[in-house]
Parts: sequence; C-alpha cells; structure tokens
Amino acid sequence: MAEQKKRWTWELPGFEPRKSFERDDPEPHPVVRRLSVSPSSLVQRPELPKQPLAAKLQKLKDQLQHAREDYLELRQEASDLREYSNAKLDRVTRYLGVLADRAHKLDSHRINQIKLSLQSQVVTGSFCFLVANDLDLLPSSIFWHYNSNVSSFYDQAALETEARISPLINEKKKLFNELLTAKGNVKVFCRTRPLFEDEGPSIVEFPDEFTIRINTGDDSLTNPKKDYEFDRVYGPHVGQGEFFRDVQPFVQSALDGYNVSVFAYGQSRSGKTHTMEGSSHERGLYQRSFEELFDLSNSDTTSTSQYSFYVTAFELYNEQVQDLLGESINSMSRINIGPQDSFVELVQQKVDNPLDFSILLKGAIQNRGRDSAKATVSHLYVDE
Ligand SMILES: Nc1ncnc2c1ncn2[C@@H]1O[C@H](COP(=O)(O)OP(=O)(O)OP(=O)(O)O)[C@@H](O)[C@H]1O
Repeated sequence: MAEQKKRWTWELPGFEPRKSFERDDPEPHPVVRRLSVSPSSLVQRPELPKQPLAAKLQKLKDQLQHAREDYLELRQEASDLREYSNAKLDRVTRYLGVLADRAHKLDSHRINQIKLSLQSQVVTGSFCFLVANDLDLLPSSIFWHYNSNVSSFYDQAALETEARISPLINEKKKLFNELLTAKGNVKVFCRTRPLFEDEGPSIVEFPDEFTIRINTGDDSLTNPKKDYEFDRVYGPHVGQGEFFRDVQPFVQSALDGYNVSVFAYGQSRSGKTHTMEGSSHERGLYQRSFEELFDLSNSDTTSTSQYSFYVTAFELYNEQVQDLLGESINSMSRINIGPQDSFVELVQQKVDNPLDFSILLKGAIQNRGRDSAKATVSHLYVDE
C-alpha cells in the first residue's frame, strides 16, 4: 500500500495522449520479424531435381522482393516506435509543466516577500554551428557557439520548491536526451537544392524520405542507379521551416545542458550557406535556432532558472582563427575555447533576444572578410 502511494500517474484531466497518436492499445505493436527466407529453404535438399536457371533466378528475385518488403516494414515499425516515444515524452513534458506551474503558484506569494539573492551560476550546454567545404582543409568555415548561463535565485521557499521539482526536471532532461541519443548520437541529413537552368536535368530521385537515388549515367553497369541512405533526405522542394523541424529537438537538448553541434558539409554552391545563414525572407538554421532557444527559455515553466545567452563567432581558415566579434565595442567578456594547451581566446557577446542575435550575426558575417583567395582555395580543392 505504502509502495502504491509513492507512485504517480500521467493521467491528468486535460492531458490525454496526443490526438494524432490515440489508439486503443497504448503500447506500440511488438516488432515481429518475418523472415524473407524460410529456414526450411536454407536446408540443403540434394534429392530435388535441378531447376532451370530461369526458375532459380525468379526464386531469387522473389526472395529479394520479400527482403525489401521486410526492410520497409521494419523501418515503418521503427518510425511508429519513434512517434510513440515522442508522444510519451510530450505527455511527460506537459505533466512536468503542470507540476511546476502548481508549485510556482503555491510559492510565488512567499517568494515575493523574501529578498532574492543570487547564489550560483552554472554554465550549461552549448550549440555550435560549423560550415565547411571539406573536412581536411576546412576552408572558409564559420563557427558559432553559445553558452547558456543559468542563474538560479535561491531563498528558503524557492529551495524547497526546487527540491521538489528538480528531480522531475532532471529526469525529463535525461529522458529527452536519452531519446535523442537512442535515435542516434550523430545524425546525417542530406539536403538537395533546386537546379539552376544551366545545370541540366536532375539525376537524383527520392524513393523514400531516407534514400537518395543517383543516376550515375554509367551504362556499362547493370544498374546505373545507386541508392544512398541517410537519417533523412530532403528534396529541393523542402523549405527552411520544414528542414528546421528536424533540428528543433536538438535545440531543446542544448537548453537542457547537452552539447550540440550542427555541421554543414558539401561542395561549393551546394547550399550550405543557404541552409545555415539563409536570407531575411528565408531564415536559416542560425536564426531559427536562436529564436527557438529564446522561445523555449521563455516558455520553460518547469524551471526555476533564468537563462543568459552568449555568442562567440570565429572563422577557421588555413589553420588560423579569426575572431569575428573581435571588433565589438561593447563586448569585453572573453571565453577560452579548445583544449587547455592550445585554447583560443574569443570575445563573447551577450544577446537578449533574437533581434540582438540577428544584428550580431550580420556583423560577424561581414567580418569574415573579402579575401577572394578563400573561394579559390575551396574551388581548387573541390575541382581536384
Ligand atoms: N534549398 C535551396 N533552395 C533554393 N535555393 C538554394 C537552396 N540551396 C541553395 N540555394 C541557392 O544556391 C546557390 C548556392 O548556394 P550556397 O551559396 O548556399 O552554396 P554554398 O554551399 O554555401 O557555396 P560555397 O561553398 O561556394 O560558399 C545560392 O544562390 C542559393 O541561394
């Protein structure tokens, strides 16, 4: 009985499972492996008469088809499982929000009467962006980094409140990050851009959202089309907003204190700058991620913390680091980045809203300089 009392339930009025995932059976269907090749078919039966070649070929084709169907089925199940865990996580998060809200209401009148004192500052996660034409050379790359400094206000009442809810908040953060990690610590997305008129007809197809099919044009091959698989593939019609949707969960993870890096890699003119920087009417990942950071921190009802965001930006070119915020007049604050024996000291600038960030970003991009040799180096390398 005592054991039962300790348990708590997600089932709160108004916090039913997401409509999109409602079904009678709350558990995902267990994965049932269907073998494409039946075990009996693997047993050698020498007494069977020799089949004509065409029949054998047909049999192999059928088995191949079964294997493909199995594969697609398993992938669908994996996708269902992902949706299921997202739905669960969503409910946990909302439940924690309700708990925190209640705790906050209970204590807010007391908190107002007590002088707040700043007692600790904790540096949490970071969010980095990196753009590069080539991993070895790293020409013309730009690196963004933010630190979120979490300042907590403590007094007796707040301490009690926090003691009650912080295990739950930490559990939520842990669960969320474990979910992302379970989906894969490193995600590789492949984005294609629309073709320009002088680039000829397209040689890519998108059989599904994980596969890109390239027509090599090599007629000497039995199948000149090659398939490449990624965690997600985006066709040329996919806009900045839709693309950002898959990056969004990592912003939450960064806010929860985990380190996140976003890296754009591809040949010249493939769309890295468009994806990361974008334009004023098609905002890229930099801008959208910071908007999301501010949105999340403002709507974080489960936290007793306050967030401060700092940005550093530098360019790494020919193994030389150039601080892109070095010219900032207001910024005196500095941070060391990298290992202790070879760190670089960079200016870090506090940003209070997405507009601040946008202005800072513009200035940093301008500070990258106009050295045409940079473009030449990257083009030369690609051409090789
Ligand atoms: N998804 C997209 N939708 C529409 N236009 C795009 C897209 N991606 C790239 N472009 C356009 O393609 C051109 C080349 O893209 P971009 O400058 O981003 O390439 P890049 O990889 O950064 O090149 P570089 O390495 O030479 O700097 C630009 O004119 C850009 O506006």
